[in-house]
Amino acid sequence: MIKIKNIFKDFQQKDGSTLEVLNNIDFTIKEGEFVSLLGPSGCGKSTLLNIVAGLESSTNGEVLIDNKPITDPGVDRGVVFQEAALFPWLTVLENVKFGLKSKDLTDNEIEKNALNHIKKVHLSKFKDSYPHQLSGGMKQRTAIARSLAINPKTLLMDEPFGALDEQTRMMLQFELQKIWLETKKTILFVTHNIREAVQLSNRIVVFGTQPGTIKEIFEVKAGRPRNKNKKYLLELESKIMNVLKEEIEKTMKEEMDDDYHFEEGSLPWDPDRDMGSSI
Ligand SMILES: Nc1ncnc2c1ncn2[C@@H]1O[C@H](COP(=O)(O)OP(=O)(O)OP(=O)(O)O)[C@@H](O)[C@H]1O
Repeated sequence: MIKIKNIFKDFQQKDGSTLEVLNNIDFTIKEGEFVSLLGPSGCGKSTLLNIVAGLESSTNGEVLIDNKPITDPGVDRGVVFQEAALFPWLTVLENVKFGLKSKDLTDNEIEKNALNHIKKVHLSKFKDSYPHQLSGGMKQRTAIARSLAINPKTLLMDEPFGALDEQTRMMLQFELQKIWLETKKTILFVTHNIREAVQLSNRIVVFGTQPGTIKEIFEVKAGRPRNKNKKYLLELESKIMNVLKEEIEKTMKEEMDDDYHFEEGSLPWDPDRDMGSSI
C-alpha cells in the first residue's frame, strides 16, 4: 500500500522566486493496483512520481509504503522513464543483469533470472545486442525487463511509451497489461494519453495545473482485456477529456501573450492524442 499524504512541492527558481508545483496531493494506491496520473504538461506528474521513487523530496507531506516513510530510492521500487536509460556499452543481457548484482545471488542465478525476464518481454533473440542496435520499443522492453528483474513490489513508470510510434505503443500497452496481470505488481504510471490511461488503469488520477492539484479520480470499472470500442470506455474517455480540456485551455491562456484570443472549441480534442504537450 502506497500512501501519498498531503504532498506539497515548491521549487526555487534561478531568479529567486518559488514555483509551487504540487499542492496537497493526497491519495492511496492499493497493493496490486494500476494507477495512472494524467494531466497537462507541467502539472507535476513526474515530480510526484520522483517523490514516490525517492529521487526527489517533498516540501511538505510524506509518502508511506507499507507504513514506512520514503526518503531514498530502494529496490522495492523499479523505475522506467520515457527514454530507456540503458548503458550503451552493455548488451541487453548485461543491462538486465546489472541491477541484479546488488542482490545476494550467484552468477548462475543472476544469468538465469535475467534471461527469464528478457524472455518475458520477448527479446531473447536480441539478448546479445547493444542498445544502439535496438528500436525504441525494444529499448523500452529491455528497461522494463531490467526493472522487473530486481523483483520490485512497485513499478513507477514515467511516460514509458510516450516516445514510441503508435503501433509499438499499443503492443507495449498490451504486453504491460499481461505482465501486470501475471505479476500483480503495484504500478504508478504517468501518461498524457487518455486512451492509454483508460486501457491500462484501475484508477486514473486527473491533475489540474499551476500548481498541480487532484481534479478528480476516476475508477475504470471494466474487465480485461479491454475492448476500446465499448460504450462505457468511450464515455469515460469523454468525461476525462472534459475535465482535462478545462485545465489545458487554462494553461494555454496563461502561456500565451495577453493579446492572444483563445477561441473556445478551437482545438481538435481526441482522447487518443497526447494531451497537454506543447502546442
Ligand atoms: N528540478 C527542478 N527545478 C525547478 N523546477 C522544476 C524542477 N523539476 C520540475 N520543475 C518544474 O516543475 C513543474 C512540473 O514539472 P513536471 O515535470 O513534474 O511536470 P509534468 O506534469 O510531469 O510535465 P510533463 O507532462 O510535461 O512531463 C514544471 O514547471 C517544471 O519546469
